[in-house]
Amino acid sequence: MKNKKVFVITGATGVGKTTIARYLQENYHMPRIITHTTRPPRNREKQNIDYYFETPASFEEKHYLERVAYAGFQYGSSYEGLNHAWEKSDYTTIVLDTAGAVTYARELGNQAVILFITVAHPDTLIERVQVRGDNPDLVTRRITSPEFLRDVKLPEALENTAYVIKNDDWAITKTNIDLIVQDVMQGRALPHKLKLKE
Ligand SMILES: Nc1ncnc2c1ncn2[C@@H]1O[C@H](COP(=O)(O)OP(=O)(O)OP(=O)(O)O)[C@@H](O)[C@H]1O
Ligand SMILES: Nc1nc2c(ncn2[C@@H]2O[C@H](COP(=O)(O)O)[C@@H](O)[C@H]2O)c(=O)[nH]1
Repeated sequence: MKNKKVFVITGATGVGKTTIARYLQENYHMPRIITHTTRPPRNREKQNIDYYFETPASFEEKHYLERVAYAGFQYGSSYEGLNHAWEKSDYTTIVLDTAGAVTYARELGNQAVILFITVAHPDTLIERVQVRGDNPDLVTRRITSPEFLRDVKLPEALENTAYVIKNDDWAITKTNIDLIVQDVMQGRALPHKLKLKE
């Protein structure tokens, strides 16, 4: 059990967390832990693949390792989801807001590999979620939420444990993800000692 790891991908809305989780799934066969939410599905999102979409009542029936409110909706992840993913693979991923990432780091210690994703200019994020086709009302609600403002900054609690990845240029991001995966698979996992590509 000790050798199993979860890559916790965190950062503000639109930084590319889901894109990175997909890259890890496609290139390293790391299953993504599906989390629960009361948010309505976006255009192409599917039940039980992108999320377990819940009603407020069904959300409350589950048991969570951690849960948060984000821009007016509920989100939560469970130990069952984590163990189920670890049955399939020693390395798995989860996409969380920074509050969830802090909880995973605290609860799982070095079994949680924290990837904090950022971009040079936060305005890029608004463009990205618009291009993604998000409902304009939900975009406004989200980028004015306290959670968005919190998640653009690396939380103090993760300063010594998170790998910080700038996702402005996807080719550079992929190289850095590959370096980090090798670091972790070789048992090093020391963010401050790994030189990432600029
Ligand atoms: N390096 C990049 N350059 C340009 N566009 C990118 C890059 N990385 C991701 N994107 C695009 O930005 C949009 C947002 O990415 P993604 O959905 O992965 O973000 P996210 O962090 O998961 O967002 P949210 O938290 O809102 O779900 C997508 O349309 C994605 O294709
Ligand atoms: N702490 C948790 N954060 C979660 C969970 N599932 C998703 N998220 C994060 O919430 C925001 C909003 O997600 P979106 O899909 O509506 O854009 C984003 O930062 C996700 O990473 C969870 O179970 N716990």
